[in-house]
Amino acid sequence: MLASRQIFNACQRRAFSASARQASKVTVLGGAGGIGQPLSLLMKLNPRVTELALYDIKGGPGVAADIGHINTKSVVTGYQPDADGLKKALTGAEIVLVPAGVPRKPGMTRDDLFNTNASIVRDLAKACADACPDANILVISNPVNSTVPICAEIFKSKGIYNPKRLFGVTTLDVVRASRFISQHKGTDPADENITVIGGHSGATIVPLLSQSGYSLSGKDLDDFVYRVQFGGDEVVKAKDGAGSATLSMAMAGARFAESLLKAAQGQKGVVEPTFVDSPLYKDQGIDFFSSKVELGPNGVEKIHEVGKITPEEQKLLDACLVDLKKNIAKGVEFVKQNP
Ligand SMILES: NC(=O)c1ccc[n+]([C@@H]2O[C@H](COP(=O)([O-])OP(=O)(O)OC[C@H]3O[C@@H](n4cnc5c(N)ncnc54)[C@H](O)[C@@H]3O)[C@@H](O)[C@H]2O)c1
Ligand SMILES: O=C(O)C[C@H](O)C(=O)O
Repeated sequence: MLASRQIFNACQRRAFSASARQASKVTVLGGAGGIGQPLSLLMKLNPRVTELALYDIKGGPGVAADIGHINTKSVVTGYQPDADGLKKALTGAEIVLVPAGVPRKPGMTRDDLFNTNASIVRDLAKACADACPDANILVISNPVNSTVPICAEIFKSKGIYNPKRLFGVTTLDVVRASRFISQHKGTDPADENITVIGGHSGATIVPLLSQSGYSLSGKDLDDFVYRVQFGGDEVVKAKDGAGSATLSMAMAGARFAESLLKAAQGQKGVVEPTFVDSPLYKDQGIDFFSSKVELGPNGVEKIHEVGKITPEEQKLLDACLVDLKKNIAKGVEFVKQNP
């Protein structure tokens, strides 16, 4: 027992000294929520994080006190709106994770969250622009297809927009696609890496099975695509009014944050699909798109082309672009009308 604890501690120390070459403050906005709590827990377990700040309109300090007892090196602080809490949480942050906002209930689309979440994200983006203009902003709050453009418009209006440091987190779609294909094929999900492009809602989620060497067809393909596109609804329905995916999302958000930290600390070849300001479909008036993105110390290092896809995948992509254009325009228009 003692020996295994010593081995665990030694591994932790080695991981810490190998990776924590610089101070990395991570802030979670909405840190006391369904996603915020397990996401903060996972960031506390990440040896690359040296400081973890949790902000929420309620409950931030309590969750921070709890997580702060975990015996990893990072310092944890918790904030609420009083006493300049938001500014203190954000100052010095390298990564800001944003799962603040309301989740869906059965029967709702992600776009139905727009009226509530648009102003929450807008106000948090303003605070980020003022307190940590150079941070990487990782937007989880839905509808991601619109909340990311909202952040971009706010950053532009504040004169600090850096398209290389604004990310819509679509990692959960990739996680689901890998899990679902492994269930279908009886493979180890750890060996699966399915690229998912487009955006993060229904028809805008486009899995590219063919690029992983799979050639499902007919009902098998339709069922797989449907499950990836509507995996979120599966969870919303099962939770029956108690919210949407939180634990799988926390894992996905922590994976993306870890990828950014690795890249910031010098690891090469770190690639994740993510929803970013992208050149790929700008000629069609679509300024944001999720495709494979290589990450680096400056955030976005290289945006990959979509690559070779099948006629079925092209049909999905065509449908995706129609919806995506509207979702992005809605976010941009919101900031014009409600600056
Ligand atoms: N990108 C994705 O793949 C993905 C996956 C799952 C959920 N989501 C979205 O994430 C969001 C959060 O989901 P959840 O299940 O954690 O919801 P939740 O209601 O459990 O938690 C949200 C938290 O945000 C806090 N909050 C609200 N307004 C705030 C503000 N102005 N500043 C700081 N904190 C604020 C709330 O107090 C709450 O603690 C939802 O919009 C949901 O749709 C996205
Ligand atoms: O489905 C939702 O509303 C939450 C999230 O976007 C998900 O994909 O699980």
